[in-house]
Amino acid sequence: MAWRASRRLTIAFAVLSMLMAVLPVTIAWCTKLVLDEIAGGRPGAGVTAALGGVLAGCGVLTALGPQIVQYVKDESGRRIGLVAQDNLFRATERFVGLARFEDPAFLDRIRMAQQYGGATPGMVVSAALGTARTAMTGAGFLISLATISPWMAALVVGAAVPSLAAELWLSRRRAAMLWGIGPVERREFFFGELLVNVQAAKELRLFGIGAHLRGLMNAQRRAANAQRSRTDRRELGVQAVTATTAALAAGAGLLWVLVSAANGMGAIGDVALFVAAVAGVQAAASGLVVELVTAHQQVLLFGHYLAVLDAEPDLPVPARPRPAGPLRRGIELKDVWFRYSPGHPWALRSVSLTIPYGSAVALAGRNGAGKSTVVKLLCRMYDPERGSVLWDGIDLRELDPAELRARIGAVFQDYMEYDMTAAENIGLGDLAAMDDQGRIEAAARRAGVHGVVSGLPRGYDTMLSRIFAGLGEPGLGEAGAGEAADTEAGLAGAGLEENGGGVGVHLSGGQWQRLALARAYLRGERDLLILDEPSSGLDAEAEHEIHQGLREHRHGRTSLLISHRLGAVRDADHIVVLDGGQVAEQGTHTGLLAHDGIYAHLFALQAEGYRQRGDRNADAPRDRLSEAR
Ligand SMILES: Nc1ncnc2c1ncn2[C@@H]1O[C@H](COP(=O)(O)OP(=O)(O)OP(=O)(O)O)[C@@H](O)[C@H]1O
Repeated sequence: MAWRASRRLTIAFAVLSMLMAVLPVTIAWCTKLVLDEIAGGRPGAGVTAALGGVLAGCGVLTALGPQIVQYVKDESGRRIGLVAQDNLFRATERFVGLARFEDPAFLDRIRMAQQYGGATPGMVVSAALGTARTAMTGAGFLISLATISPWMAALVVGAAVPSLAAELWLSRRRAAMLWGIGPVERREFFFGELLVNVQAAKELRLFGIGAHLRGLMNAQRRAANAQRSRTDRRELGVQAVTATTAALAAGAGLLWVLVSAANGMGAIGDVALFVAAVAGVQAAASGLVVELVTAHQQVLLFGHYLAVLDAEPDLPVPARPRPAGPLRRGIELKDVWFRYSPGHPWALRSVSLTIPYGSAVALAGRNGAGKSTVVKLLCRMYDPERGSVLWDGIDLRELDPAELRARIGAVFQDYMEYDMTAAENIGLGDLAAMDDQGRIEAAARRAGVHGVVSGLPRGYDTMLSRIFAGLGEPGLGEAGAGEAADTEAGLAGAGLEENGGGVGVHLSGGQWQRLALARAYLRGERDLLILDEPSSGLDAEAEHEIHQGLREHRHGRTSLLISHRLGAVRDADHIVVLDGGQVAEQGTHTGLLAHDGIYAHLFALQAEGYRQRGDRNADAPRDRLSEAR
């Protein structure tokens, strides 16, 4: 990944690291030679000056080197981070369904991958080079030390081995601890987000639950802190023992060399070299431990990143999918059984229903009956556990999900409100039309939101957000993971310059819903239009307008409408009533009223609401109900 992110930086990082590795040994040897020259009483001006020059050069490099290495390391880390992030999210796009995003353990993995995946490759490269650098420095000092005392060299190395083993064990424990506290940290993050979330703010204030949620957030942090403290204390204990052992070995060696020098058994330069070498070997040994442990721990954490990258697809996609041709006959659910996981109850039980080509089918039923679940299966967000969903007789499992979805236009019950411009909010419905102002406006007009959007401060370019300041700019576009994303144009495109500039605009619930509808309309005449509660947030007039539009629009088109407002579904060609995950009844509006089952009951209850005794024109709806019957 480092190589792919930037070859030049990786090479520069490697070369600089090696240069920094030989500096301390060069300085120690030059110092020894200068001291020996002086102590020997025969200093040659040329030699001393040359050694002095080398020492001065090394001094400059020692002063400058770390900053340059740090810059190269950071720059390289930034680029690797971008590649890693792109790879990670590319991998999450491979999950064509929703199940992975509802699996808490997998969400923890994604969070760990996000947290460590971006930084890890850079840190591993840096730790690997750091290991090579400290190993080189250490080897240089070790050889120097061995020229004075092979025993001392062996003693210092011997003292470092247990330390390395202990640190590797500790790093494994730390990685396990970080994985263990993952869910706790995710909950802490959730409560933290909630406390500053504009949508949650109303309830938080009205119910006065801010302090309660803060308490829950702090409890998560305390639990995580307790685990971290325990790990830190364990590390402190182990490191105290290994550091003391190393210090005792160095002290014993120093004593020995001083006694030898005092007895005339060594040159003054040897003492200086010995002191530098012992300190150098020990610094290299502990540096080596730190670098190796960092790399080891990062590699362990990187496992989560790889686990996401290597995760099996959540839904099998055929190697050679059958083409999802234009709908000709219709869509059929055939004896479909589905539950969200083996631990969940059945959401659909032996559901069989048909959406014939060119007809408008409506789904009705109480909350939790399974209506939205049918929608998710039609878009192949999940596969049925038993039975099948057929597109013109072909099982959805045999089609390419992307091709299938390209044939569907949908407004989901839990539609998205993107913190982007109004044009982008609509344009995301069909990226090909993102820059086609004409098409975007036409879709907005059809959804009855053009008037609102054109009245905004910057019309279609107004940022619809309260979480991002500024009036918005087009996004980064196609800037890839490569170096292009670093350009100034890229940053300006991301609207970074405008941060803190203006005010974002927030729409009302119904206006957002109309935008979601416009997003679906932008997709044009797709083979299947799914509308899951498309007008729940609209005022009566708007709802009437929308349904009127839909009636005209869906003529001769295949559509599936879900609505609790049964007045909106009565015109459907066919109404399917679900109850407890099963098809309870189906037929036309009049047929179902005559059947006097669930539909008739729900319809009567709704109609009842409009004809309270004493209301003006109270009889009008009753007349309509009798008419309907
Ligand atoms: N992601 C999910 N994971 C687990 N269970 C789910 C999930 N989504 C829905 N369910 C369950 O599946 C059942 C059917 O839900 P579904 O959303 O399809 O009902 P619905 O008929 O659309 O309800 P509503 O009218 O309230 O929108 C419910 O019991 C619900 O609790």
